[in-house]
Amino acid sequence: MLDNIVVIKIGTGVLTREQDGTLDEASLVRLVTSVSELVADGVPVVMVSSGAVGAGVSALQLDGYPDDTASRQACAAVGQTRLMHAYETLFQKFQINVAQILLTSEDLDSDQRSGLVMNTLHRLLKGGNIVPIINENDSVAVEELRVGDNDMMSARVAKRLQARLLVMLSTVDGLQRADGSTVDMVTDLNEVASHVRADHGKFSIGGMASKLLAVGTAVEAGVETVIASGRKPSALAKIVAGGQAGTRFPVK
Ligand SMILES: Nc1ncnc2c1ncn2[C@@H]1O[C@H](COP(=O)(O)OP(=O)(O)O)[C@@H](O)[C@H]1O
Ligand SMILES: N[C@@H](CCC(=O)OP(=O)(O)O)C(=O)O
Repeated sequence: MLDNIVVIKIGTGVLTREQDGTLDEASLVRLVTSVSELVADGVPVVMVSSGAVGAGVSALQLDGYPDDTASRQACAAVGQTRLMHAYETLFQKFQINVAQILLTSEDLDSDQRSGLVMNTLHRLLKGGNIVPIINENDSVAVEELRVGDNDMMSARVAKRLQARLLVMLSTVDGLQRADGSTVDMVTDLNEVASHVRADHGKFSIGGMASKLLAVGTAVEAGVETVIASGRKPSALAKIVAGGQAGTRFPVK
């Protein structure tokens, strides 16, 4: 079993344009380039990628995030193929293959099912030239059985994989204080709870509240976590090496 897996979660706002949710190719190129450098250095990377709902919105000619379940699931069905097509095309330039894994909460709740998924992930990572890309299976997930957002999905996957590190790439540089400055390190989540505002991206789900909830799950399970900017993914190598970028949540 690999013991140095790095899970990288990428938020919708990093991958899609705020106005219409369409995929932001330039951002994807930067991200894929930086992830490919990690893979070339021998780091086993599992990605958890959002963006499916946003990327499908234009096909359904909607103005914003769909309110009803059927529209959201339809957007995800269209957007997920767009997302994976983009990843596959870009990673191919680095001779890296991608593998799509769509999960529901039930898959993670069941020891047997999650065990099979983890075996699959380990098998995919064995050769060193495949990046598994996970998303919630939005188009089939029953509302009550959804993980709900990919922050928690990434934390649960990182926990189950006993990953070395979870990096959540978002539109912000990290956890911000009221004056906009970024907190470098957090050892007690209670001390920073007051920094959390209610705002979040147009096609994103949880905002900072769900990120900190997910951080709690990951850190408690022994997975160090960093929230950093997905607009500057070149910092990934530094983050993985333990350098300062974004907000780091070390394991106690
Ligand atoms: N204290 C805070 N620091 C940084 N971002 C915050 C804070 N409170 C709320 N936010 C919101 O959280 C957003 C990031 O979460 P979200 O929109 O869900 O992004 P993602 O798509 O990357 O998951 C920021 O753009 C901002 O609107
Ligand atoms: N499964 C959804 C993820 C939604 C979500 O969690 O978004 P985000 O808050 O941007 O990580 C999608 O692909 O659109």
